[in-house]
Amino acid sequence: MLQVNIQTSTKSYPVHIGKGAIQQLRDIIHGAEDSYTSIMVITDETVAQHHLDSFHEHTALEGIIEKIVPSGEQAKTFDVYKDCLSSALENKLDRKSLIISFGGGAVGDLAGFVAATYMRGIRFIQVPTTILAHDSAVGGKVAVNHPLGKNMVGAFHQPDAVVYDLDYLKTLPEHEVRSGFAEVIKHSLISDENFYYWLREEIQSLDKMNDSQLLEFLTKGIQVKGSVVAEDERETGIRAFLNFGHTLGHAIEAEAGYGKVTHGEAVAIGMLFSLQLSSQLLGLDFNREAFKIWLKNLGYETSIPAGLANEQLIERMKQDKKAVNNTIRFVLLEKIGVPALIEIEEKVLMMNLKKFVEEGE
Ligand SMILES: NC(=O)c1ccc[n+]([C@@H]2O[C@H](COP(=O)([O-])OP(=O)(O)OC[C@H]3O[C@@H](n4cnc5c(N)ncnc54)[C@H](O)[C@@H]3O)[C@@H](O)[C@H]2O)c1
Ligand SMILES: O=C(O)C(=O)C[C@@H](O)[C@H](O)[C@H](O)COP(=O)(O)O
Ligand SMILES: [Zn+2]
Repeated sequence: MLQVNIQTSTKSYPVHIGKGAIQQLRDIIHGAEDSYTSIMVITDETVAQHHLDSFHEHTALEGIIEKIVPSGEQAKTFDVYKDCLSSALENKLDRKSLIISFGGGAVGDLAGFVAATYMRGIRFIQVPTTILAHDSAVGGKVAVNHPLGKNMVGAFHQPDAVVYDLDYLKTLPEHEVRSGFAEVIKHSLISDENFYYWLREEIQSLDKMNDSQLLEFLTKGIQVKGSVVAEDERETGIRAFLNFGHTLGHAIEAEAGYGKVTHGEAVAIGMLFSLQLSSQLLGLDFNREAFKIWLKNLGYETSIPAGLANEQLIERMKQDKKAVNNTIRFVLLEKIGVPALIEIEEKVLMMNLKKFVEEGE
């Protein structure tokens, strides 16, 4: 079992990571300095079906209130958010109650936002069950979606702990492994070329990753995220680098309809596009073709889904949270491990989108 400590300006907390980590949850809860009065676990239908019984068995927590929400992006809606608040009120959660998020990034973002806003904020613990959630469970960004934009209503609210049991990942379908692995690639590209080349060398197929590779890249990803969040919890500066690939990625997710393209698959396309911009605008020296072939071999789509118009994507990107005064800002790379936040003129963006679409055909 490994432990990574996350230290932000508002809170320090541990991430316990490894097979069987769930066994620690009971001790973490019972060992809390200020004890919890009641516990509500928020999970989704799929995770509940696969793992809720064993969650109860391993944690042996009494009187736990269950809230089961729809799976995937359907969880991150205003209606589901309100429904969770209603359940919390009906079950008399108070300011010393605990919310446990048991699931992937969608459940984590939703449950975290419920915890951030219920009675102006109560404590929560993240129990992630996807590869992607090595990213989402750490750092305290919690949110729901708005039809006009991804994660548009949210907060910064750090968990008390993250308990990441890698045994849960065994039931993940391959497209969800692919989605999560995109954020691992992101963490490598923004931080360290050794990490990136190590991944490219080691991971040639997503269904043949072994436990030690998994533990190694998830831990590295969490360390990268933790070090960025430690410096800039509320994204006044370098935290924006964690958004590499997301400006176009979020636009694709919203424009296609939430849940149609997984978050990580949209981010992978967004990273390829950002790398094209980086070569053109910052002179990045990077073998994009080799990167694209690797992505394709791992089963990623490398072009923007058919039917999404460039003009509409640009409109979406203007609403990105990094945009200032209607000016779109992208995270680009000067070198692997050296990201920069750069304003991009609309006409430059349009020209590059056209080129990207043509080259993808
Ligand atoms: N807050 C952050 O910092 C942050 C970071 C990255 C992504 N995100 C958000 O996270 C979301 C994506 O996360 P995700 O990919 O984990 O999504 P998710 O929670 O939607 O999970 C993906 C799918 O896998 C299923 N699933 C989850 N665990 C499973 C398991 N162990 N076995 C089988 N099926 C399982 C879910 O039911 C769902 O259908 C997006 O909404 C994205 O915006 C947030
Ligand atoms: O933690 C961050 O900061 C990130 O940007 C991580 C991203 O992977 C994640 O998708 C995040 O939810 C995006 O945040 P947003 O502020 O662009 O909605
Ligand atoms: Zn992301």
